[in-house]
Amino acid sequence: VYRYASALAGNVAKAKRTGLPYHVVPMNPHSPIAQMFPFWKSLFKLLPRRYWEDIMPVLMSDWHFRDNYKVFEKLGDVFLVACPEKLILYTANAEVIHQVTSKREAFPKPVQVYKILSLYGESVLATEGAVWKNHRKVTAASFNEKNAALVFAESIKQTEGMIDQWIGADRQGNRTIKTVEHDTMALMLHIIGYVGFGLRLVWPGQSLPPDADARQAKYAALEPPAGHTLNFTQSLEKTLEKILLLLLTPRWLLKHLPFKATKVAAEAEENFVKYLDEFLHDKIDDVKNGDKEVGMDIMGQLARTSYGEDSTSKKGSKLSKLSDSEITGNAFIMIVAGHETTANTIHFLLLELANNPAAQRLLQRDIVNIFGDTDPSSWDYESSVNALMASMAGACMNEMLRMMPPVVDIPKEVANNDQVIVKDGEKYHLPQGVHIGLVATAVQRNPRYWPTKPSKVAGNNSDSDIHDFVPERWYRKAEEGHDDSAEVEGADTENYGGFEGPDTSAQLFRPVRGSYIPFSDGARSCLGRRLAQVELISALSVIFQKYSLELAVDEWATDAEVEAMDRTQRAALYKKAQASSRKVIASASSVLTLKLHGDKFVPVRLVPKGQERFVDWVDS
Ligand code: HEM
Repeated sequence: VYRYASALAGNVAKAKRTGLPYHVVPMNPHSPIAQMFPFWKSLFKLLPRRYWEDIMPVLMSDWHFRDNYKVFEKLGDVFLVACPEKLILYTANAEVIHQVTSKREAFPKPVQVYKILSLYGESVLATEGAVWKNHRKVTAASFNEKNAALVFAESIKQTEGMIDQWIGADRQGNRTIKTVEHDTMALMLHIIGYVGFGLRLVWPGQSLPPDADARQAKYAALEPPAGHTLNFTQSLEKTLEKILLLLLTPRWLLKHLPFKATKVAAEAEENFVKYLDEFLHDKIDDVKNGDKEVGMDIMGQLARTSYGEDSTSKKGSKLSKLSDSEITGNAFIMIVAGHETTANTIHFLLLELANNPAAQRLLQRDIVNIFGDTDPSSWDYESSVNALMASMAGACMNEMLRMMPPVVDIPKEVANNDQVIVKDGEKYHLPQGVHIGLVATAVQRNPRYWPTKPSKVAGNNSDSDIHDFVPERWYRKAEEGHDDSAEVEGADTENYGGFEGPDTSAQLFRPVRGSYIPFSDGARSCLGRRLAQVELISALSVIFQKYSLELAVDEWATDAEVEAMDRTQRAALYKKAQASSRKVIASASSVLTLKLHGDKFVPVRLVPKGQERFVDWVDS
């Protein structure tokens, strides 16, 4: 008790010295014990209300999305939480966020948070310092524009595969689809299979092209190949589905637990690890046989760096070779980092476009302006990417990532010395070891940084649309004095690789630096940002060039009843579907990334343009 009390008193004293607002709580809300035994919050509530009332939302595990900026509105843009174990700083202030992301050494990543992701080997995501620098330089080599063009083409093919599943053999569509989440996960898994390993994965009913080599056939086969009990897609899908269980359960225990979920997880992982090992050996053989780089294939490129003759970076510096386990670790991490993030974004984006018919029509108009009715297989990356990023496709993507960033809170910490942050002209000293949460869901809804208008969402009589999906926001003018390029004193100057351009098109609204961080920012920003953006805008273009997406209304009316309705009745019906869909989306929460949990879903229908029942005229 003495140690507990003095640790808490020590952290409270440190918090007081910073001069920032702070709140005292009896337990570290991040600790597994605090999460496993949430009744401590009920005990905390036995204290007078003033001790817990304001801070209580922040102690809930899913507050980031649910409460977003509302918490900061009450507690300030930067506040501290003092508990016995540590001092935590949460911020939704762009100026502070920009300083933290610009100074990697002063505010490194708390890698212990990510340690569990080193399950299959160390990687660029879960290391810091010199080890991270080498991982970053070696892996960044794959993230170039040539590969972005290849991903654009693959993403087009894969999206066409998904559309085939939705539209049915008669190609009429208009069938209720309840599996948007599952199908967008499969879409992004197929693309990441290509990005990570150079694989061409097929949709049910599709076959590989006749010139596919034996290896491609082995990994794309629906039947498990010799030595496996699951095919590659199943093993990957199930491993990712059970990832938390796998990350948290010791292997000796996993094998012996009598539950269905643990058995599925163990079988999936056993197959997946074997596949990883086989891939690695295939790639090493290719390098030893002198096979040249073909297409996008991160694991192949890492094997070339370690086993090939030329292991020098483009900038001339010698790269340390990665060990076999580091190659596997990085290949795995690319899949984890690049799968759910992009899948959730396209999933919610499709739902929001169905919710917002007017925005959908503007998107369709822009896509036709860029591509006309040309076949997607003929689309050229280089000549269309900038136009797409500056069009409604870019605006819709940016707005979705503003509303629902897959990574809700980006963790940092104060390095071995005290550090200074500046906020609104005042300096604050942060002691060593402070944990920092850059709360993307909050800063991206902080009215200080975003142009707003009165909300148009039915029943939402707010004078601000900041909580609504409004892609047109990205065409609005910035406020006077809005500065998107502030320099930070002592910012990193070294280039660690990755796409260097800004997050959003120069022709659209340019957010204040630090206020838009779906991909984080600075040296440790997302390595896959450009690829993710290319995947998203190409998928949108393929879908909305020829089709419209509508909310399914089966819950309230049959097809025959809709047919018999006049416009007023149809508009009223669609409003019901919109309200219901918005409610489901609002219930998303984050375990690893922000998504729907449990069996929640929003049913939709894909229809050829011209055959819509609602979205070609309903006003959002
Ligand atoms: C919409 C899609 C995506 C979003 C929103 C996203 C977001 C992020 C964020 C916020 C971080 C920083 C995490 C942190 O500092 O804790 C990150 C890091 C990373 N992301 Fe992404 N990501 C996306 C897609 C991808 C894709 C497609 C790939 C790879 C193919 C990828 C690979 C990585 C890697 C390797 C890192 C670690 C970089 C480092 O620490 O140096 N991401 N991502």
